[in-house]
Parts: sequence; structure tokens; C-alpha cells
Amino acid sequence: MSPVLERLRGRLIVSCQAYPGEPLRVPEIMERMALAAVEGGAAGIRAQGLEDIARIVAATDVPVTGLWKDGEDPVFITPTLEHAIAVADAGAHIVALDGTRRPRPDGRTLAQTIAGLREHADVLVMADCGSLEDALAAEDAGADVLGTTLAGYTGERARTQGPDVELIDQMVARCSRPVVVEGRVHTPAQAADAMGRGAFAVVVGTAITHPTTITGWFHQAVTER
Ligand SMILES: CC(=O)N[C@H](C=O)[C@@H](O)[C@H](O)[C@H](O)COP(=O)(O)O
Repeated sequence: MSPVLERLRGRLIVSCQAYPGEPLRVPEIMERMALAAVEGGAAGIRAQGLEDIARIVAATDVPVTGLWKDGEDPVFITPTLEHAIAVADAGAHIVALDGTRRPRPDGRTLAQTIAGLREHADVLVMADCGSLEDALAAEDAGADVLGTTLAGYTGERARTQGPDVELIDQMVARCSRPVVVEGRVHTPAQAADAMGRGAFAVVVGTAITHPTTITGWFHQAVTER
């Protein structure tokens, strides 16, 4: 296994993302968020946007999973080969991209996208999947790592309140590539449970790095007793 993946085995990856129009959507702030997460024990960072990726790669010494969310198409996580190449050029160690079976906006298949990226750069590829069928197809297409990232966001599976544990179990049982659990991991107990189910690593975003959502959880608890 690649040295980059070895560093992530059995560890926590923290996703540092702010969304368009939000107060924290500033690359320097995401860089500092990443530094804070690494201080807390994160073995890797997941980051969105070329500037955020480049800054976090320069500021930390942990593997960075990069993605570029762009466009109005349902496939919006690093949707085309050009986006994937740009993410690699920004310095990401792992390029995360939409790993579903849906048509991609540039007309390429996932396999063509991964092959094209590999011709350009020596990077690992994480396929963000929404179902077991996605994960099996992504593995065939050449992805190095399979994420549960899009479970509940593609219409194929219900959006579970916490992580989609049924999908985790299916992917761990059926896939031969490492399964990274990502999506709605909101508590340390859920992260531990995912590891117990055979996850290679766990990605936590919102519950660590999205204070507006976390505030909303507490706001609701306080006001809707
Ligand atoms: C579906 C989608 O667009 N997921 C994105 C992927 O990068 C991010 O918005 C999520 O925050 C990330 O996957 C981490 O998940 P959570 O924030 O639930 O811990």
C-alpha cells in the first residue's frame, strides 16, 4: 500500500470546508482550521477548492485529500478530468472525485477520468460513492480508496441520520479497496463504530469544522425542549 495511505490507516481525517457565502469561506481560515485539527490528532485533511488545498498542503505535513466542488450538474465533486488535474496540480496527495455511476458533465466515464488523471500526475484517487454498486464500479474503474461520502445524496439510498452503517457493512464485505467512512459522522461513538465495522479511516467534517451547523444543533436543543 502507498505510504500516503499507510499514514491514514485507522486514523481520523478532518474535512475543512465552508460553503459559498458563509463567513468562514476564506482560505486562510480553512488553513487555520486544518492546523487546529492536526493539533487535535487528525492524520489527514480533506479540503475543497484550489487555494484551500494549496495552502493546507503548504502549512501542514499530513496527507491532503483535495476536491473541487463546481457547477450546477448533479455531479459536482471534482466533476471533470480538468477539475481533477487542477486539484492534483494544487498539491493534493489524494484527489477526491464523484465516484457515482451518473453521467459526468464532460462526457467521460469514471475510468477514463481516473486514467487521464494518472497520465498527468502520480496521485491517489478517492471515489466518493453513494451506494455499493457505485463502489464496485469505482473499484473497477481504478479508484484507490472508496468513500461513503455520497450515501443519501444521490437518490439511491435514504439519508440516514448518522452514517449509513448498512452501506458501510456492504462495502467492507464486498469491496477490496480501503473503505473510508464519510458523511454524517457526528459523534466520537459513531466514528468508533465505523472503525469497528472495518472502515480504513473516518472523515468528519460538519461536527468538527462547521460551527454554524453545530450552533444550530445546540440552538434547537435549547429552544425546542
Ligand atoms: C455530500 C457532500 O457534498 N459532501 C461534501 C464532500 O466533500 C461535504 O459537504 C461534507 O461536509 C463532507 O463529506 C463530510 O461530511 P460531514 O460534513 O457530513 O461530516
